[in-house]
Amino acid sequence: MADKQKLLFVTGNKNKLAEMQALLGDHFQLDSISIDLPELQGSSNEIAREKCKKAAEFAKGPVYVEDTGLGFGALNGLPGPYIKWFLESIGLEGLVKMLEGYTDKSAVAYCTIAYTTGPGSEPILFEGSVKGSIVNPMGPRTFGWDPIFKPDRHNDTYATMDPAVKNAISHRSVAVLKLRQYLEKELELRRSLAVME
Ligand SMILES: O=c1nc[nH]c2c1ncn2[C@H]1C[C@H](O)[C@@H](COP(=O)(O)OP(=O)(O)OP(=O)(O)O)O1
Ligand SMILES: [Mg+2]
Repeated sequence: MADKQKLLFVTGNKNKLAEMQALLGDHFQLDSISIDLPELQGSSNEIAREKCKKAAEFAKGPVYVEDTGLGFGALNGLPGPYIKWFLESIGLEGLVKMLEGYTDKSAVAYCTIAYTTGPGSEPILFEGSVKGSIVNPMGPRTFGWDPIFKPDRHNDTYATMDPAVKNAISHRSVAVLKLRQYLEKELELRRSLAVME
């Protein structure tokens, strides 16, 4: 069997890396560099794109990064890409409290993956999102805002569901599937060109 294609993921977050390994490990040899890259202010797409360019300069080759956000319907999508700073400063309880005065508890979890073939190449984006609602914290406080996000049509939060279930339905898994399909097509194309030479 052909060797698995190598793929480099740059992130400062070990929980993201563990999920990526579970989502991609069967198909790719996932390597990682742990750096917390500086992030611009802007939309998640802009943040992911810029983060990816910096990562490619650092790695001097093909690389991907991802940016994750959590937007509240009652707040027109905020905190969105700034969820990390909200979580660090006011915690899970603070995030729940932000919606106290609203009946609309809806939220969208989203993941934007940015992949580039190397420094100087424009990153390609792959997006995944999941609709749900914000609930009082339930389950282990292992990964970010997992305990307060309950995806629609599930009775669990991301934190109380089996990790395999989260990986089957999550915002990250949707984005990863798109990345995987893209890379597999790219690989097929390269193989067919190699045969023609
Ligand atoms: O599936 C998830 N379930 C719950 N929480 C999550 C998830 N995925 C990211 N998170 C948290 C981590 C961080 O507080 C924020 C995203 O910020 P974000 O900049 O994308 O992540 P990060 O700085 O931790 O790692 P990175 O070095 O890849 O940018 O939401
Ligand atoms: Mg970050």
